[in-house]
Amino acid sequence: MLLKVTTQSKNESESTLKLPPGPRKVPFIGHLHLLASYNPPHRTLRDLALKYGSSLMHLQLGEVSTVIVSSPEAAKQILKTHDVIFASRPSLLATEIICYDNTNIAFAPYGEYWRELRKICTLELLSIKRVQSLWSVREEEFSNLCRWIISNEGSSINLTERVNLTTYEVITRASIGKKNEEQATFISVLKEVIELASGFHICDVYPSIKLGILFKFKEVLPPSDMPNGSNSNFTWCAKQDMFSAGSETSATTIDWAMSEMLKNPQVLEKAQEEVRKVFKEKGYVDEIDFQELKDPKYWKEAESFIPERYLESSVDYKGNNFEYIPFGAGRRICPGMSFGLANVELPLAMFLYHFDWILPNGMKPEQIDMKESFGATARRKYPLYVIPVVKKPLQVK
Ligand code: HEM
Repeated sequence: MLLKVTTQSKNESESTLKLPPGPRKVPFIGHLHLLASYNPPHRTLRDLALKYGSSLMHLQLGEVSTVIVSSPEAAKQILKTHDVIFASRPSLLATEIICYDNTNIAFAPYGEYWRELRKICTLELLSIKRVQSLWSVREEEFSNLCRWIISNEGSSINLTERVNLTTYEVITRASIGKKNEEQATFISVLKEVIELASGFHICDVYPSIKLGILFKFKEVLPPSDMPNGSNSNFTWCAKQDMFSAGSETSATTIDWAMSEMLKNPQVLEKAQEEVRKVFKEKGYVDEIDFQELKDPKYWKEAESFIPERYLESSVDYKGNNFEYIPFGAGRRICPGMSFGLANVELPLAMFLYHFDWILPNGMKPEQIDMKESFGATARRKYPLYVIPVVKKPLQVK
């Protein structure tokens, strides 16, 4: 977790603050050079934290003084005990521009406006009741995806791309009630926006230099969606909140879960066995029997995919156990948790139930490239290609 350090008053300079330990600084750039590697920033930060401050570490990123929080105890202090103080996210130039001065839920400063917006969104779109009522949309879209996969049986398919498109369809139908004609353009814009909103752009570490990124955004956003364009901020911002926070996160989770299982065939086999056992009588996957699945939800060893270890674990993912916070915690915790899980569980169960998967070009499981891309979400750097083999055909219910 990254925190931007700000001084309380004009007279209080950073040098008077007692800052956590950190590596030696270089004039002007501070510690920026340490992040200049091929690794995505979260990996470099983890390595630095292990060396310099496994709980709290200070880094000077250009002009921005930053504290890296790495232990569950410190995360609890910040996300629970003192969460009011930390309930606003740092303002990034990217989000100032694309979210019309941070007027969307994800980047609005903590306060009355954010509270109201979040309340409306939670009640109207993201309540458990509403999420359950959207089961038919999920079922239709993910069945269509399975049909497409079946029609490509035996060929190498880009699963990453297809999962992305389908998740986007589900979120679009859930939030605006119909499909979006400009889907491909929107997804490619979103991809760039997520990259630019990573918080590590030159303009975020040198806030005094703003010009370059403005040009970049003009290239990425449609003219009508630039500030002062013809669209109001309830178009782009509302879309942006739901689509970027909703589709990208769910699609990325499905993508990594499939990648990890393909890389660990014994885990894939176990998961397939379980799903096929639970849905054997029915002959198809639906959400009604999900409680029968023990699929573990917890990760203790961040670098190893050994899900069965967590069957007996009492750690949950809902922001109460600070060693595992996939949806964040505290006041800014993800309001789309139930929706996100529903969008992940159904396709994964369908993939496991209906198909066996072969890697293309004789690739071995251990050769699957697991590199992450740079951006606000850690997507796969390269798409996942797989060859589907139909094990249980889709049934007409
Ligand atoms: C597997 C899927 C998902 C994951 C892993 C995920 C993860 C997260 C995380 C880590 C945060 C930041 C929380 C914090 O700051 O403590 C967040 C915030 C948010 N998420 Fe999700 N999310 C998912 C799905 C969704 C969905 C489906 C939606 C809505 C359609 C959504 C909407 C949001 C919004 C609006 C915020 C900002 C909340 C705020 O700042 O008040 N998310 N999400």
